[in-house]
Amino acid sequence: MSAPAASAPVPSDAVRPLRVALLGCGVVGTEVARVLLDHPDDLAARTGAPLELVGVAVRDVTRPRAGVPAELLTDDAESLVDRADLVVELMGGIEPARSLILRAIANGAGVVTANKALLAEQGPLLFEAADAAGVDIAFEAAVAGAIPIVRPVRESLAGDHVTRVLGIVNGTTNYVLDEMATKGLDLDDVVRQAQELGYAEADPTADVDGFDAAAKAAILASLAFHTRVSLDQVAREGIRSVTADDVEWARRTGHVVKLLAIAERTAEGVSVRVHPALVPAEHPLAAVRGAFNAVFVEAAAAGPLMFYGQGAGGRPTASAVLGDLVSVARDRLTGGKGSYESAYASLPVLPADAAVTRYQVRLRVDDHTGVLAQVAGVLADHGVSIDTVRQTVAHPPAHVAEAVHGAGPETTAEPVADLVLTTHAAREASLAATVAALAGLEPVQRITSVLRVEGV
Ligand SMILES: NC(=O)C1=CN([C@@H]2O[C@H](COP(=O)(O)OP(=O)(O)OC[C@H]3O[C@@H](n4cnc5c(N)ncnc54)[C@H](O)[C@@H]3O)[C@@H](O)[C@H]2O)C=CC1
Ligand SMILES: N[C@@H](CC=O)C(=O)O
Ligand code: NA
Repeated sequence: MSAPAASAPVPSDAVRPLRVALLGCGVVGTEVARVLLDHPDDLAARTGAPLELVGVAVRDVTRPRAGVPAELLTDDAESLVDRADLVVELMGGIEPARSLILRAIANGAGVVTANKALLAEQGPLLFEAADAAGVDIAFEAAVAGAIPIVRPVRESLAGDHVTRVLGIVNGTTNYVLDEMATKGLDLDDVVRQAQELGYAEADPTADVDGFDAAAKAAILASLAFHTRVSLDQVAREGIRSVTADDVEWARRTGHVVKLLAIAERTAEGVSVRVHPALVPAEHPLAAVRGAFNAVFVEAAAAGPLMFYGQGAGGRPTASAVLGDLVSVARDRLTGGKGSYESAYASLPVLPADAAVTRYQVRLRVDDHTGVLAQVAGVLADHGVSIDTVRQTVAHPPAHVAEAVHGAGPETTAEPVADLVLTTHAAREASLAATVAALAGLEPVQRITSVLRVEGV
């Protein structure tokens, strides 16, 4: 006969509830409040003490919040923090989030935050304060929403040697690129949809221009490589320059455009970058649709690991926040503390142009003898090796010929061609110099697009 299953003791009435302060009641905060109020018994059983929501800091207490009793709302966040055992920061932004978290830590309260912008800018300050006070600061929701990725990198892989982290870590831009590719929609229209769906940041330029993904890349790189990496050390390009034409050409050449975050350990240090890239259509990242995220981690002993799930949205993100809350609350009950900051390796963070990658360059050129050889010569001069070349003859329409040559519409236009070059891996600096030199060639009419190719 098997032994009865063991379970955590259900807290008795004698156990004092842990007082939870919620700072911010927007997309994520509303969902966190809802679970705290609707499922107190499950949370108490899993924690070992009731989690009592004692207040919710908002800007406007007169505005009703669905499912949150008005008497819990306050615009005095500091007083709320001062009466809490656990503080959940879901306001976003740098101030007053930073001061309130430091205040909570100084009071000895455990902290949960989803604020990647703050962590990527001021993480060390917060971690030092939390470590000195012996309290937790947990932030699973700050990277890739619901996906457990912070804890696996920080704890499960603490005994391994991580070499690379690569993934899609911004739901908004993935949703936007997906809608552009599948429905031919315009970037601005889809960004508005992403805001309505609760994926976008309060200011969605943080998503579109890659700041949000860069903040997450900085956090992951810091954890993976035991080295402090801040937002300003991440090479960053957003998706604003990606055109419908790029998306269509990606399809024609067997790729999908994705905004990627890449953190690599090289012989010289750590390289961290965020940029749009062409991913082969058969690569698993190409199948990541909508606001989903996926992160690949490569470690010496574990080998490749893949994490996939919902990267944005109120409910999925609340799942990660509540997981952290239960864990921080357990530590609070036992008087323990989870992970301390680990930045002992202190590896150099490399400049953007040290990264090694492949490019796809599209050029509009005059279509006459010797042009291809000239183009190939420029690449060879810069030590960049060509992988593939594709040429499509593209005669301009008559009205273009007319405008260019001042001749009648019956005039035969000079033939032009579109060249699509894919390079082998080379340093960013060499590739940038190559593109500049190509632009200066006489038969090159324009550089239509330059995109990196990843996942090959
Ligand atoms: N929405 C998402 O999918 C995800 C969001 N996050 C992060 O979670 C945090 C919250 O995000 P959302 O809920 O989407 O933002 P939101 O903009 O919907 O909610 C933030 C709320 O905080 C309130 N707030 C801001 N400053 C305040 C202040 N000084 N006093 C009182 N209230 C204040 C705002 O009025 C707003 O209601 C951010 O740090 C964000 O980056 C993380 C992962 C996913
Ligand atoms: N705006 C972010 C929200 C989650 O972090 C995103 O789109 O991924
Ligand atoms: Na996460």
